[in-house]
Amino acid sequence: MFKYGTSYNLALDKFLLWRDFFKVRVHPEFYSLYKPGCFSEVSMEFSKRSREVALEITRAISESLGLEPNYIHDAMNMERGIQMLAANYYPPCPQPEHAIGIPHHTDHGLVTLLIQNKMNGLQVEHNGKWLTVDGPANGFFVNLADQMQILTNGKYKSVMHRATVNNKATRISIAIPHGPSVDTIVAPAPELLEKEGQAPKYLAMNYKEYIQLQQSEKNYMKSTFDHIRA
Ligand SMILES: O=C(O)CCC(=O)C(=O)O
Ligand SMILES: [Fe+2]
Repeated sequence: MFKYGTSYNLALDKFLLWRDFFKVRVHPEFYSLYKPGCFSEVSMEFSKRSREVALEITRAISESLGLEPNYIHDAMNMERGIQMLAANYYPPCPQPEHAIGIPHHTDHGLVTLLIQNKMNGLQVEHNGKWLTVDGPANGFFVNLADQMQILTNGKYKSVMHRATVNNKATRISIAIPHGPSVDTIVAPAPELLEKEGQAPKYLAMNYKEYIQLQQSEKNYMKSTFDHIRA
């Protein structure tokens, strides 16, 4: 199962998009491409290892909340969780100020690992301003995503981000989003609510329905959270 294209959502022309991409699902079933020849092996190894990193991050988050290390893994059925490998290609753009690589959005899963070549371009929203994130050399950016915010009842925030383009050199990024299994019903963790004496801030929703809601044209770019606020 893979997707490729030259924009994020062709139905919308609110933004001038400047990106080629392809996405392939690598978990729970591993899909690949026939070409280039080494792609299958390399992407399998890369996906497996980045999955271990992502799982370790969910363990650290679980523990930071006073939960069992495998709490998020188990509650989100990550054994069958969705993992994608998405490659983004942003060629130099003659008028970068009039275009965008990927418009602002939050990722819908739990945690996204992101690497890039030497060109910066990722921006995150912080206190109402866009900040360009300096790429770590040989490191991952870690972006938390919507289901993490829901599960932790807002303790861990899903980061609003976008990709800008430049007129100097091609930027390449590889995003590896990890989410629950498609059939998981995600809600604020009851154990956490009890411990903290909190009321749930979000309604329970099936992950697949959440993705459909986020991707439906009507809600695109609006906060999907608005639909599930308790
Ligand atoms: O290219 C980037 O830095 C951002 C990519 C991204 O946000 C995504 O693929 O969801
Ligand atoms: Fe993203």
